[in-house]
Amino acid sequence: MTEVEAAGGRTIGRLEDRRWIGEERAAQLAELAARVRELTEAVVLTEVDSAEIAAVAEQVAALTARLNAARDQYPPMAAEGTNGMVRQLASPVTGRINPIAPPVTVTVCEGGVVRGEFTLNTVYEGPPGFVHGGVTALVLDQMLGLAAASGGVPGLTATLDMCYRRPTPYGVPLTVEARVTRTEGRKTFAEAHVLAPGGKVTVEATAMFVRPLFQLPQGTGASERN
Ligand SMILES: CCCCCCCC(=O)SCCNC(=O)CCNC(=O)[C@H](O)C(C)(C)COP(=O)(O)OP(=O)(O)OC[C@H]1O[C@@H](n2cnc3c(N)ncnc32)[C@H](O)[C@@H]1OP(=O)(O)O
Repeated sequence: MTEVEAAGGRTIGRLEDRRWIGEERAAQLAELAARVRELTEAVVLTEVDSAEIAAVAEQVAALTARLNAARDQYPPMAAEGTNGMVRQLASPVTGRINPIAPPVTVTVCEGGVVRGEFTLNTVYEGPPGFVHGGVTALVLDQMLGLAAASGGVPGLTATLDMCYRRPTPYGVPLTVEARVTRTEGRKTFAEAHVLAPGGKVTVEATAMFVRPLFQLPQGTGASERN
């Protein structure tokens, strides 16, 4: 693939520059990411004394240095999936090797619906007791983008409209469903919602994706499986 240039002339990435990691290493990194997610929530919730906090901070810094002993410039963006397409293992939404990601587990269903299952912990709190609206927007943007890529034209988010119907609880299984509503040339329109347990819609979103005139790395998009 030739070098990919964004509109401003900035290189946005060549898949062949990325490290392609196999399933065994991905699973190992996913395990590490899961432990770091637990650590993150422990930091937020801990009530240990200040000497213990200082000691743990020192240990965590040492662990970070161990991982940095050999590091790449970019995340391992892609690994070969069973369908021959690309997996974004380090996506901040679906990437199981990214501790920032909840992560959302994605299924592409019959009828073009892209479904995601996830649980958010207290780290994602916005209003006391509920999920931050920016976090649900992040999840919805990704799922709408996946729906566009799988059922329309892959592209970048041009517009994203949110409608917050009721607060989204954390600590419980949530579902997100997204689907394409129509396509017009380079534009794909999609809609999505978040469902709390019991099936109540908490957030709705619509978005428009535009396939840019510059080339997106091949294989990114609907192919994503985590
Ligand atoms: C696949 C895995 C899931 C990924 C999900 C995650 C998605 C993301 O986070 S993407 C990152 C966030 N989005 C971005 O960074 C996008 C930044 N914006 C851009 O790069 C450009 O504005 C881009 C590519 C969207 C459109 O640029 P460009 O191709 O020059 O558009 P342009 O030729 O002006 O317009 C094309 C059409 O779209 C319309 N359009 C473009 N932008 C907008 C907009 N913001 N609002 C309304 N209409 C718009 C134009 O009016 C035009 O319509 P028509 O053909 O009917 O006249």
